[in-house]
Amino acid sequence: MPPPMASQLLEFTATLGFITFSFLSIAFAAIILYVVASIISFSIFYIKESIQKADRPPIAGTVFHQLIYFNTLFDFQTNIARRHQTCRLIGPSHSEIFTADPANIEHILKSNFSKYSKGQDNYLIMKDLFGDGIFVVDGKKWRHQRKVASYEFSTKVIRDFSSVVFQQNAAKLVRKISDAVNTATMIDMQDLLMRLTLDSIFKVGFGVELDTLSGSNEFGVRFSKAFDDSNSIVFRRYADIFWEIKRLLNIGLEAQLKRNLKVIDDFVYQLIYHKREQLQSGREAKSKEDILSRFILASEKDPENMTDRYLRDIILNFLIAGKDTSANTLSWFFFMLCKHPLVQEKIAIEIREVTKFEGGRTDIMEFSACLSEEVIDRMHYLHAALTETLRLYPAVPVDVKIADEDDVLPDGFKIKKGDAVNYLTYAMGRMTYLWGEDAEEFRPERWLENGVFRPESPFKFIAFNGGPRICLGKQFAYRQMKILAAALLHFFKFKLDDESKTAAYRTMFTLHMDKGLPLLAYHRLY
Ligand code: HEM
Repeated sequence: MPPPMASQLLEFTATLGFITFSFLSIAFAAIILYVVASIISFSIFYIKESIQKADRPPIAGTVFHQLIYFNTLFDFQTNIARRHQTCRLIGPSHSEIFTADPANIEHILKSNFSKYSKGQDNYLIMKDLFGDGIFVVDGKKWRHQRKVASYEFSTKVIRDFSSVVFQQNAAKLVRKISDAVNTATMIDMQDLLMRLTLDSIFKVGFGVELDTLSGSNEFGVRFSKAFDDSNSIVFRRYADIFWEIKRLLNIGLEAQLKRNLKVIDDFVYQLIYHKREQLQSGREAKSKEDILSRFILASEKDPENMTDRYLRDIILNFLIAGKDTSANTLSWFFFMLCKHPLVQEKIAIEIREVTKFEGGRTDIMEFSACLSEEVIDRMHYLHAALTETLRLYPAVPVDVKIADEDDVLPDGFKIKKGDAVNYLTYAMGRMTYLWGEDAEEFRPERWLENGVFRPESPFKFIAFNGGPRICLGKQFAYRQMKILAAALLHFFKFKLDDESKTAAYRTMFTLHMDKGLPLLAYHRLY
């Protein structure tokens, strides 16, 4: 017979084992039940919807196809768009409409703005990471954030301040790449650009010098990785109908997301705390110019609604807006320049002509300081090459709105309340019915008329969205991308480390290059 202590331990272990076993059995039974219920409801919906009505968009598959083709999702959507300009995938409870028709897009984003929203499902998927930030919310919360942020982006102070930050960061990157050239080392351009745009948005948006480019800020690098991974996991939820169960059970990617969110929250709350302290002590008079300071000041007048959690959400939304979009676009831009060396040369010539900076002069600070707003505005070919990159590799490859009421699209198809209407930005750039026979070719000249950049309708070239929710940072983004590109292409020529590298992406909210962008840089010899 075991001694009393041992027997208590045995009893405790047995009880614990029993509780764990019961919990797992219940969880397992719940999953089975959920799967069976989903299959039954989906079958009923499928049969109902398959009885094709002429006024509903044609069925191109089921929502499960998106999970099957997840790794090449945007190409799957491109193939669908080639067959039907508007169509739908059907799911257990509602249809996912897909459209590549500019008239339909103008209808949902502008003319009938009030009938469409981001929707509750979208909110549930995004809220763990993006909370109540501008990308996720509608109505009053959206209007408030849009108003404060629009004011910010329109001020001359921000324009001038951001130009200086971009010039300084461009000089830092040139020095870093110069070191790599001198030691004949390969660079991962995407990684460098992600760090640099993170540093820029932290400085301009939050008045903080993060310096992840040098790699010396361990917390900044850890935060950045946690943010990128979370972005990817949250996007996956759109294609995984079981994500809520996985979240409840805290398993797989959902468990990873929870760990990442802790890293992100700790970092951001500290940032808010320090910023508040600086503002209260009056140590940072200048920081009142950054976006976070303006929101913190506003929160003092409305502490009940504008809690630290709300400020945290605002920060993370501006981060995804400002960091990944510009870094990804620049990565694809350099990738395209390596594939099209003639375009690379043409841009270098334009930079030299516009800046009138002699080839032999090597002062990096002097060069980047001459990249004023007025100077970069005259770089039409560079502007066209960046825009052409966005046409083929849009930073936000697909976007969606939910119908809040029944509607009819301009092409005559009926939309039911609750339908998700996806507009296929990545696919649209490849459609011959929109861009002509050479739609899939990278040709910056298509944007120029007598050497001057000529914009397209925002509903055909939808990379920056359109209507009342058009991107707030468009000018900001072009300013940063043009300053960085001009500085890099003035000093270096770039080649792919592996000439056979193909244009593979990682499926997430933003069009991230898969496996980075390993490049070799060479000093430009004039
Ligand atoms: C190449 C760079 C960029 C591209 C392609 C881009 C594209 C977009 C797109 C497609 C949207 C609509 C997203 C949605 O439906 O929710 C959007 C919204 C937005 N963008 Fe950008 N963006 C870029 C850079 C930036 C930058 C640098 C900032 C700020 C620093 C910014 C700030 C915003 C904000 C605040 C919104 C939300 C607007 C609203 O919902 O009212 N963007 N952007």
